[in-house]
Amino acid sequence: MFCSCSTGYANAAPNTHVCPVCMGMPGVLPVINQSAVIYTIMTALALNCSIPAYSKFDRKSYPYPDLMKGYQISQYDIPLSRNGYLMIDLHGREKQIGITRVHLEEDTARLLHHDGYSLIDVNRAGTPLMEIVSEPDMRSPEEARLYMQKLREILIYLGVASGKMEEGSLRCDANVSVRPRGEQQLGVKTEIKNMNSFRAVERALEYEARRQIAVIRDGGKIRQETRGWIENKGITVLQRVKEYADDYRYFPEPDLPPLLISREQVEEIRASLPELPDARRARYQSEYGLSVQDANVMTEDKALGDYFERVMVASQAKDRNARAKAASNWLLSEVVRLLKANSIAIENSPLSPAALVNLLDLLDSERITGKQAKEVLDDAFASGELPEEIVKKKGIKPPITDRAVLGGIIDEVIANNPKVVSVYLNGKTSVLQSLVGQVMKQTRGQARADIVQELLREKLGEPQA
Ligand SMILES: Nc1ncnc2c1ncn2[C@@H]1O[C@H](COP(=O)(O)OP(=O)(O)OP(=O)(O)O)[C@@H](O)[C@H]1O
Repeated sequence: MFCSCSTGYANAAPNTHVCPVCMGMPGVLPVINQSAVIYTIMTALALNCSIPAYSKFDRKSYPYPDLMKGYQISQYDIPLSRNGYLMIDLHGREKQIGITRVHLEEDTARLLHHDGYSLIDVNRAGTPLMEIVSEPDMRSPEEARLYMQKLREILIYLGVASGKMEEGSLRCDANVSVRPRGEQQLGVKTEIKNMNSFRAVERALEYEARRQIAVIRDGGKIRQETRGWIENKGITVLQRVKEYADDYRYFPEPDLPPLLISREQVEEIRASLPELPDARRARYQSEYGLSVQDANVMTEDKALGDYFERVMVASQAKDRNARAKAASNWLLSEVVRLLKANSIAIENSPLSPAALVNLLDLLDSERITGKQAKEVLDDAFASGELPEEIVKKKGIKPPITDRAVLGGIIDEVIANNPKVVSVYLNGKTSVLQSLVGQVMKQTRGQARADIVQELLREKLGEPQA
């Protein structure tokens, strides 16, 4: 945040991404990271916050060993932004969650606790840390999880954070209180730390709310304190009794100038914001005719949505909506299956969007059947070749769709399987598949299964109910 140490320390040895500034050496001076400021303003704007023209950094003094200087440079009374909101989708109903502020500070070092001693890794210290504080508007652990998920989606769309809770690049301190039904005033809250997944946030809040209720029912009082979530036990334990702002002895950081953000700069940043998830979701419905559900799935993961978009841009198909539906079906089922099986992220998919377009074109023109398409897709995924080349190379013949030709084969199959036919006519219609299978065998898989089924039903007539 205030030096030029790289943030690429994920796999680095401890204390290798450090410099005199993040080590808190005497006499060094911090310099504000401009990109971090811009990223924070982007986030604040995406969260509908206002950006004051004047903002400043403050010193927060505290006694833990995870900051070399003995204080953290943070923002106290005049943060970079305030008064925003985001919307969550609560079972089909929109709910607004207020955002108090988005501010910037520096991250702390990591403490590694061992038996009787602790080690410090300073690599993380000094990394820009954007803190997003919400209003106490969430009314259930589920709402808190939905809020976190929505927030993460927005951060990833903005490209300002990788958002990985399991790696600590997205963290959550969750505050929770309980109160009797009907009571207007909020109860005393506790703060929970150490959750490393969305599910953990939800579980920790469920546990903590129950614990608070039990304490109060027993005639006890809730203390304002920080508690740690112990994942494998599913409980929260006391970490420390909460300090109040006074304890931090905040004062304006004398080594940094205030931040003066002009209105032009704010508007420039606003204009440069990428399309956000809600807007994309709405557009996928209006522009491509995707269902709400498909549009949701397709935009939840930005990279998946990007891929889908590239397929649509590369598609010449006349019926855009049918193409969008097919593209989303193939992506969500087959392509995602292959990516998962090979542990590949969609950004690195060996199957290019153009290759998927090619496959969908082959299907549209009835050059291959759905079943063949799956095999071709497997090949294309493995080799990176275009589906049409694979079809040529493997000598896959076009499917038989001619009803007269198929009818002849079906007549034969019916004549040769009187037992199956009578079972079918007696009402056990599932045996139809065995007849379809016979036709497929006769045609070496070339017959269009849907036409075969239709013709078989026609020829066999109504089974008994
Ligand atoms: N009574 C309450 N019940 C539940 N949540 C609360 C309550 N009061 C505040 N919160 C939420 O807790 C978070 C922290 O609030 P606030 O900044 O007021 O507390 P704090 O303990 O002073 O924080 P910090 O000391 O870390 O700056 C906010 O997201 C706020 O919405």
